[in-house]
Amino acid sequence: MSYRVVEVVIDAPGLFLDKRFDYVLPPALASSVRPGMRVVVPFRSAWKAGVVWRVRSEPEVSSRIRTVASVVDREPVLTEEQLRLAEWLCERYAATLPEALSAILPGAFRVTGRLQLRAASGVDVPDDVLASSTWRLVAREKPDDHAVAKLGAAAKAQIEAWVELGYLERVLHVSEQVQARLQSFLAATKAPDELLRAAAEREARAPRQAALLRQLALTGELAWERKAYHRTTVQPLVAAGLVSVEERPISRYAWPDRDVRPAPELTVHQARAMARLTQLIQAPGLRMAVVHGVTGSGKTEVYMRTIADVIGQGRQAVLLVPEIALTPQMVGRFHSRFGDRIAVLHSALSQGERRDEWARILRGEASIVIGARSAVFAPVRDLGLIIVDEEHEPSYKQEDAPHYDAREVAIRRAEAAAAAVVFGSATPSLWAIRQVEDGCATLVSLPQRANGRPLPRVEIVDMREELRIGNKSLFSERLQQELEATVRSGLQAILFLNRRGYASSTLCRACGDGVQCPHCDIHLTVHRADTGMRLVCHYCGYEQSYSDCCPACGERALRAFGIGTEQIEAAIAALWPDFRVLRMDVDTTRKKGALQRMVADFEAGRADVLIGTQMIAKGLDFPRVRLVGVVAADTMLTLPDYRAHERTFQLLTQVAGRAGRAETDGVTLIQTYRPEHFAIQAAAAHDFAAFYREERSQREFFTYPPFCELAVFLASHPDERVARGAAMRFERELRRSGAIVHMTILPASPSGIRRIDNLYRYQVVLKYGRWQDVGHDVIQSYRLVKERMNRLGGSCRLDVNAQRIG
Ligand SMILES: Nc1ncnc2c1ncn2[C@@H]1O[C@H](COP(=O)(O)OP(=O)(O)OP(=O)(O)O)[C@@H](O)[C@H]1O
Ligand SMILES: [Zn+2]
Ligand SMILES: [Zn+2]
Repeated sequence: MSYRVVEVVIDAPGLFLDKRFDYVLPPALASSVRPGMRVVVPFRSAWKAGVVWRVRSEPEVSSRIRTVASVVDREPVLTEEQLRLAEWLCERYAATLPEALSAILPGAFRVTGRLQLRAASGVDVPDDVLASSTWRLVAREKPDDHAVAKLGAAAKAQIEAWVELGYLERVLHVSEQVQARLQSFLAATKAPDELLRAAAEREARAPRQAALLRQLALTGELAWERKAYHRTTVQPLVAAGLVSVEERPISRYAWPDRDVRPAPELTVHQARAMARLTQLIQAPGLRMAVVHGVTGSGKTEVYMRTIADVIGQGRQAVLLVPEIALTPQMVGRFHSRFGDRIAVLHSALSQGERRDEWARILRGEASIVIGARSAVFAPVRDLGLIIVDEEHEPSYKQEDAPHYDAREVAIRRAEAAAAAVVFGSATPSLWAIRQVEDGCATLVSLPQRANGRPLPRVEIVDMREELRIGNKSLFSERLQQELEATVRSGLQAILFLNRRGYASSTLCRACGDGVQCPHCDIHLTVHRADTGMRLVCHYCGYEQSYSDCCPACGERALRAFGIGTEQIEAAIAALWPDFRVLRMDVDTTRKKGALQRMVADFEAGRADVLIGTQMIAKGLDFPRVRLVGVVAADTMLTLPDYRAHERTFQLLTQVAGRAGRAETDGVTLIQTYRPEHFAIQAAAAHDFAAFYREERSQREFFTYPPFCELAVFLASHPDERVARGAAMRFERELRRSGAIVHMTILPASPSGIRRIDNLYRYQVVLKYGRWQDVGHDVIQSYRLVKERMNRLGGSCRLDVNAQRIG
């Protein structure tokens, strides 16, 4: 006799359990368990959920091996390919297997196992046991070991004694975060003409049965909710062998209204792009393309047709878009073109909706997946194409572990499936253009807007001049004129500023100090609330009220500095009280659905001016916007980030691209104190090539990505010495390792913000050519330091292929 042994990845990312644990399957389950199924197993002194990684046969097992307690699934919830992908996430991003799996599988699939106490079955339990106050106390809520733990010593002993005696028993209770939603279906089991004959027979004596049969003769099946008639209507038909009843999983996701627009005739450039992409899709192996299409060039239409090609070949397609671009309008457009073959995955869905959509993809019911970053993990089985729209967006890189880059995951999956990958943007990242230069990707260009309109005219407004003429307001005279003219003519304006709040900091005019967060090394931001001005920490959430009295010197000389979106809102209300204004930033879009509502309101013309942060620069298509005003372009240029110029150019180009898209010509005004800066100049001239040339040479000269890769190690701990010590240890370990010849180490130093929420943060930045050359040693050093740090109550993270430092 042989044993079936499963290797299980325990669902406990926090514990840094990278190992897989062996369990033996009870004989009854031995043949039905496959990799990718969820199980519950005894682990240490508790019950843990996990995913079966591998199943193997063993002639002998150790007497210490424990037994799988429960198998949750009948079919795997993860495909073989996804398990391989998890393995790759570990190698590429220094993740642990539990972290990798939790990134791939939606949280709705999380399972918990709990021991419940109950009266033993098949035993005569004395009445006074169940009537006792002790048992009633335990049974009041969930009768489990947590409830027992809260009892006094005597009561605890009493419970254990009853368990000993066999009156009470412990059973494992397994529950899923969200369960599949099932729906009953009636299905015809006979041909339509036979159903119609049977209906005619029943017409007189059983009219409801007859009606049902006639309906089924037409449709073959129908969803069945009306339980009330079940016994008199459905059961006789089942008994007669005419109808069967099935329970099937369905999706809770409700489609937004369809947006029925006929597919437009392609422009010359779109047609040319299509031809290139069609070629690409038909070629064998991994293929990549970068679609560089100016704002409004109609990339979406090209994507739709490329997707249609791929599903026409019987394969599947995944389209990634930034979270915010996944508006109901956009989903509605795809839905009206492709119908129910679409599945949607993004964070605005409820847990249940996400679970159901995932399951539909797994069952092969959907052939097109549209979603945000994590949809790159969708369980499609025959992947033909992945499109990453707005490829330049930083949100494709996950900030938490595993720190994956969805663009790289896309390439990885496409490689495994011999599929095509398309990266689209009006402002391709340096990374994407580098792929083209290296010959890995084909460049496809859409140089003109699809509707034949020109790109908006962009003017740079020198704010130093405004100061000179005595204009101290947030708006230059030009911007005031254009704003006034735009709104008065019934058109819309967007005002962009990449900073939320009222003011970014405070400064005392007497002593030069400002107000810091007591828990973080950062200035507090000024916010306007109903109760007056407040000072808020954007990093830990600390808040206090604002007064102009300086906490350092006591003078009433504290002033707010650095404008934020709330200040723009206030300035407009003061200048033009009748303008209808929407403000879109993190603060106004926290509530579920708020963002979608705002986009819909603005699109429907229920506001004249939209004020927003970078959120508004992501692929939104508002036909009535004439004016875009960038209130302060400099805020982005001065960020301590090697990509500050790139982000500035991208945001300016993208936000300018919201103007003049359909019903009107567009104007964009960029207010700045640095009008000569190349990123601003290039954005104003719509000159991607000029920007790219300059930025590329700077990156190459200083050796920054894409001319190297960065990894950032970060240690944090309440005690500064421990945080610094961990970073220094990591650095030393690496300097001793073989990998040192392949990389440059920037020495351990405080991170950009030295302390957040009372945790000190120290970092080590690594620069290297290829992760393959250094990854092994880096991961080893990282584990060593991290394990020690976990014991000391701190934490470590390693961001491989980091997009930001500090
Ligand atoms: N062939 C066409 N003829 C006319 N209009 C078109 C055509 N193709 C697309 N459009 C329209 O052009 C507008 C812009 O298209 P789309 O939103 O796809 O642009 P985009 O390239 O994604 O731009 P951005 O990068 O700014 O998001 C849309 O309103 C779309 O309906
Ligand atoms: Zn002061
Ligand atoms: Zn803080």
